[in-house]
Amino acid sequence: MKPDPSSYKAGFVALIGRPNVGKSTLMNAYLGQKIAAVSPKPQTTRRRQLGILTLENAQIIFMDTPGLHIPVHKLGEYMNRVAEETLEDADVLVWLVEAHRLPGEEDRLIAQRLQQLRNAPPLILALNKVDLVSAKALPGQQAAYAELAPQAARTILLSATTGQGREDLLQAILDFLPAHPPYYDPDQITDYYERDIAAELIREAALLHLRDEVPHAVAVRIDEYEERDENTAYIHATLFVEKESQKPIVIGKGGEMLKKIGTTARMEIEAMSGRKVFLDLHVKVNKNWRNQPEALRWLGYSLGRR
Ligand SMILES: Nc1nc2c(ncn2[C@@H]2O[C@H](COP(=O)(O)OP(=O)(O)OP(=O)(O)O)[C@@H](O)[C@H]2O)c(=O)[nH]1
Repeated sequence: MKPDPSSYKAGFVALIGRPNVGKSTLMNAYLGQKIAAVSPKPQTTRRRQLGILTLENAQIIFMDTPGLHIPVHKLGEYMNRVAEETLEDADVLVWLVEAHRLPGEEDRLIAQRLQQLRNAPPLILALNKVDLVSAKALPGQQAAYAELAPQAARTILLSATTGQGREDLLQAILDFLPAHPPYYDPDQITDYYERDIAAELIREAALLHLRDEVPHAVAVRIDEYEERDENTAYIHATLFVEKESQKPIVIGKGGEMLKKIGTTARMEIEAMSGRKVFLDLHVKVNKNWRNQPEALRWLGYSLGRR
């Protein structure tokens, strides 16, 4: 199926909205597989991630952003900045809101920012989670959000989980997408590299085994990711905790906990990469890493442009 270059459309679509509205769920649904972290807890998405959907005559590049929200600490501020940068880069903006809730302070903040954009891309307002609203309540909710986004070119009723409205939203995006040749190879679905995914898998394994003992205070840095040959990779990674008292918990008695985390992570990384993996994990304390700009930078939360 060769695309027709004269009618091909391609562009960047920013999925914006406050944390937990369903941005990652929507992107994963369009791509048909899980590339973005989804969880019932807000702020699962920490970094900007591209999801590339290649159709016969169009390529839609979704930019999943950390939810715009009111900063609580430096990591929060970083997330706000990434989200703003994404707005300026986009060809189309899709603002996801929760249809079953009335607009809150964070929604008003987003509305304000959208109105401040100089060259605002076309805006689509998507009322997600309509499966949670009664038919009677819906018009009132819709009117409340429409008032916040008078500039919206289109409004879509959506449920990222049941699929209602997903086709309509896709069509609305295609209507606003500029004529452009594809940016990425049709086989590529994300811009995340193996080492980024490996870091996420190690963090996920740590959260799984530690449960609530050291909640979200774990960050992972890949110090070395060496592909010794086509079938083997050697990975050296450091797990950072915020307090001295958390270090023995992560290491465990006689190193047992760290071994468990390592085994789970290694199996996941092997499944993801199709390689045999040697994983070497270390634990270090970096007090209050969430509040230190330089720590955020070397942990990979830097503001790189695409
Ligand atoms: N009922 C219902 N639940 C949904 C829908 N879309 C998403 N969810 C749920 O809402 C929760 C948050 O979804 P995410 O996709 O992680 O939200 P997000 O906007 O990416 O969140 P952040 O990463 O924190 O910015 C998950 O438990 C989803 O299963 C929907 O249409 N209906």
